[in-house]
Amino acid sequence: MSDDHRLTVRDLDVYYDQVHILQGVSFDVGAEPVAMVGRNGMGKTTLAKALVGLHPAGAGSVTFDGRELLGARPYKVVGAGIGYVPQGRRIWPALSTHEHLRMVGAKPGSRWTVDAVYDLFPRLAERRRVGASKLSGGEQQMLAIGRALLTNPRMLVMDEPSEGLAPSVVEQLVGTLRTLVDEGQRVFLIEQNLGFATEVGERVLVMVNGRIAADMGADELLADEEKQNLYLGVS
Ligand SMILES: Nc1ncnc2c1ncn2[C@@H]1O[C@H](COP(=O)(O)OP(=O)(O)OP(=O)(O)O)[C@@H](O)[C@H]1O
Repeated sequence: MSDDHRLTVRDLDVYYDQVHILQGVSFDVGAEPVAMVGRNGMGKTTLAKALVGLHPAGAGSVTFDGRELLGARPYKVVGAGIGYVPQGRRIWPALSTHEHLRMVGAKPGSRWTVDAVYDLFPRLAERRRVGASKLSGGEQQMLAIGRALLTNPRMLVMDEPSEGLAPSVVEQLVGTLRTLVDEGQRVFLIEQNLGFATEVGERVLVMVNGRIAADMGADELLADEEKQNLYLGVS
């Protein structure tokens, strides 16, 4: 994959009504996987939604492959190569696993077919006829990731995929994401779970009150309990 598939965010301002939530957010994601961490309510989900066109941005710029995406509708963002795994998975309870994946379908020429998703997540193949609401949290997360992969993303934007999952399931998810990264999949991961964030991300951005308070190597943040405590209230 060429280095062209770069997400560039510059001076992004986002509001909820009159409240200034994201304040001058700037960062880049290229080949190296990047994770964003931050306490509750700091603006991470707002950022994810603004990146994929689900929340209007007030000002700034979001480019992918050099193309301006700020203000673009979500389907345009997906068409530009950004796959989105939303917080809370947002699966459709009335559909089975297989119906979900079939509904998105595969893009012509993409490596991601429904069968390729089943190869990545054999558990989903076993659960193909099961209604999505009956899947476990981990299986629903696999389905949400599989659905995003079928859009053949050059960059995956994931919002808190570990939320509500048992530690063993989170560990499996780390393994899967690392496999994808090793295959060249670009990843921007938003996470509250510092362990997960630093196992997947090589670089970590810390969001504090709608601003990027720190941008550092994952190992550097892991080794710095003072910063973890300052930014995340953990040590
Ligand atoms: N629909 C909304 N209307 C008004 N304010 C909102 C709305 N959604 C979020 N906010 C506010 O925006 C701020 C950022 O919220 P956001 O959900 O982006 O944070 P977060 O870092 O993703 O937190 P969490 O990890 O809890 O999801 C918070 O102060 C929140 O109360």
